[in-house]
Amino acid sequence: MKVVVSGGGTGGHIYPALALINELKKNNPDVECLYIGTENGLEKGIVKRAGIPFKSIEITGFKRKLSVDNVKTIARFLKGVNLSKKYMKEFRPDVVIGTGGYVCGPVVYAAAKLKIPTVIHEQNSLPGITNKFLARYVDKVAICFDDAKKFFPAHKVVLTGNPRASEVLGQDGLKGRNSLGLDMNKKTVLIFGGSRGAKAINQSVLQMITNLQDKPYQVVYVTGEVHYDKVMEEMKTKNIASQVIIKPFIHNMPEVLAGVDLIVSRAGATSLAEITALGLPSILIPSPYVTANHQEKNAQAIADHHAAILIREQELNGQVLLSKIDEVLLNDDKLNEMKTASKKLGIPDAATRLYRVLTSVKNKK
Ligand SMILES: CC(=O)N[C@H]1[C@@H](OP(=O)(O)OP(=O)(O)OC[C@H]2O[C@@H](n3ccc(=O)[nH]c3=O)[C@H](O)[C@@H]2O)O[C@H](CO)[C@@H](O)[C@@H]1O
Repeated sequence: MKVVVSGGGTGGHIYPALALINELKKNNPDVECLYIGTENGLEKGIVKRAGIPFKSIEITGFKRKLSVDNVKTIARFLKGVNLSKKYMKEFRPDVVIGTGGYVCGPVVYAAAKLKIPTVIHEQNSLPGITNKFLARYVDKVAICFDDAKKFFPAHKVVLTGNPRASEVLGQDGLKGRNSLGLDMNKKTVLIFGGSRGAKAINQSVLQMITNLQDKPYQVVYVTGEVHYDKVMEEMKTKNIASQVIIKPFIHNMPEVLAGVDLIVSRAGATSLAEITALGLPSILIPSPYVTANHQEKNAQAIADHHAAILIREQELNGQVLLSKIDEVLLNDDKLNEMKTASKKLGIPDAATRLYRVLTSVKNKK
């Protein structure tokens, strides 16, 4: 079986694609995969690191207002379609799947035009512009939230969940803790701002970091690759407790997630799929800079079930964040209640469900 996978820009689109590739390999040892992304999204580094053959096209997103940039985007799109067709004629995939981000547009469109079976995977309850555009050309649309159904042709929609949920299960949390040099006996909070880091979260951590000195728990704080140097510069003036570990990015996130007790993060859909699959409690600070405020909707759905505490960015500061972390980590009853609630929201067999969708479209043609 040969599969082309495309998804890019941010980790939320890339990691589900990699989780699907792992599921394909598990079921199909001689499967061959080709990943098509861009040179400048996070995918290039992450996919190469995973050892998967990678080819690139150039693409940018549409601006909401009329502009000359949009003319350039159309030209790039058409060029991307032609290059994708070339890649596909060489590779001859049985099926092509897009997991979101602009790059999927030309790749999946090209495949549909070549009459290759196609699937798109939408992680969010509110679909992105690329998936809305592609929905009319593809064979199946895999979704993670019932709410997303209404945006797509009903006969194409299948609720699968996010394959990254399956991938984080059964991981060795002790290995994750060891990889960061963490104390095995202390509770741990992991703080990160999505795959790219978040300025607002970084500022709050800087405000509260000196107050972590006497806490009975430890902290893993991920700044985001692009913010790391600036954060570390500001940290020079702070008194940092020994139980705080600071990293620019975590590459073995499934293991690390399996080894921690509480998450503080943005409310990207892939992170939430991971958190709920593992039954982790969370403090969510949705990014207000996303289309139609979709992260707040994601976070609210989890908070409504008492599995998360929601802090809006405008209410966030170091003191608020620290008090919420204390509220959960220093109270075992609360921690356990949130764990149970979180676990109920996960879709642990999402990878198998998505794999079935892929094989069903492949076999139909
Ligand atoms: C600003 C923006 O447009 N954000 C979107 C993007 O978020 P973003 O890319 O931040 O996506 P998510 O939070 O959903 O997922 C992040 C992924 O990166 C991984 N990770 C993160 C940090 C790290 O150090 N190491 C690591 O491996 C996480 O485990 C997870 O697998 O895609 C999501 C899924 O479509 C959307 O819901 C978000 O709204």
